[in-house]
Amino acid sequence: MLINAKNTMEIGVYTGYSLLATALVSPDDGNIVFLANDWIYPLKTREISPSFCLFKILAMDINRENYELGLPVIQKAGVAHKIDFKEGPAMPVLDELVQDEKNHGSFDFIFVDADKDNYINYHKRLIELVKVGGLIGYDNTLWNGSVVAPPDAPLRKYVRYYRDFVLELNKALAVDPRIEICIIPVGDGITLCRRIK
Ligand SMILES: C[S@@+](CC[C@H](N)C(=O)[O-])C[C@H]1O[C@@H](n2cnc3c(N)ncnc32)[C@H](O)[C@@H]1O
Repeated sequence: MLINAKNTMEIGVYTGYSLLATALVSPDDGNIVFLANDWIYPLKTREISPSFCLFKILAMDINRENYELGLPVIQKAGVAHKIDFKEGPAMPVLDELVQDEKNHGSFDFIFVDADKDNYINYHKRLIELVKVGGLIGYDNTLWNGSVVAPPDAPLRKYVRYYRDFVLELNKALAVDPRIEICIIPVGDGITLCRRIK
């Protein structure tokens, strides 16, 4: 059986706003080709069942309650079947995925919008999991503009706390030869990384 699949991942779901956006644009059907007795049977996955979904979005958050708050909207949009929600910290899940070589280079798109002090650790794992040509998006890389503020600028406590982590990530991404990056200056800044090797 040959499968033409697209896999996506989101770290940090909250009530599911960005997850819904990803789910709305993710295909839920693909081509499955059965090879049997010298015959080829191409099949669209929607022909198996309308709710069958080959392309799951692996969505992780430490808090299920917030996800469930937004879930009725995701259901109303008709895309809940595309989501595989896992409650808990993302890191152990990533470690498990990385351990299995089959998962290497298997994700097309990954969006990270969670604990900023872990982004650099996520990147070490995600770069293995995303395919060459695939994208990783890191949210909040302008971090309230604080990444260009003078070191002694007055900043809110939590902005100051995470600033060094965001700066460390930005510097690491800028010199990582495995990716090409661009910063989209909308909202709090999203860095898109395309894996090139
Ligand atoms: C800014 S919110 C995500 C917003 C969401 N992407 C959206 O656009 O609506 C950050 C989320 O990251 C989650 N989070 C924090 N630490 C996490 C971790 N270690 N693993 C997974 N999720 C985490 C929080 O529970 C919170 O819901």
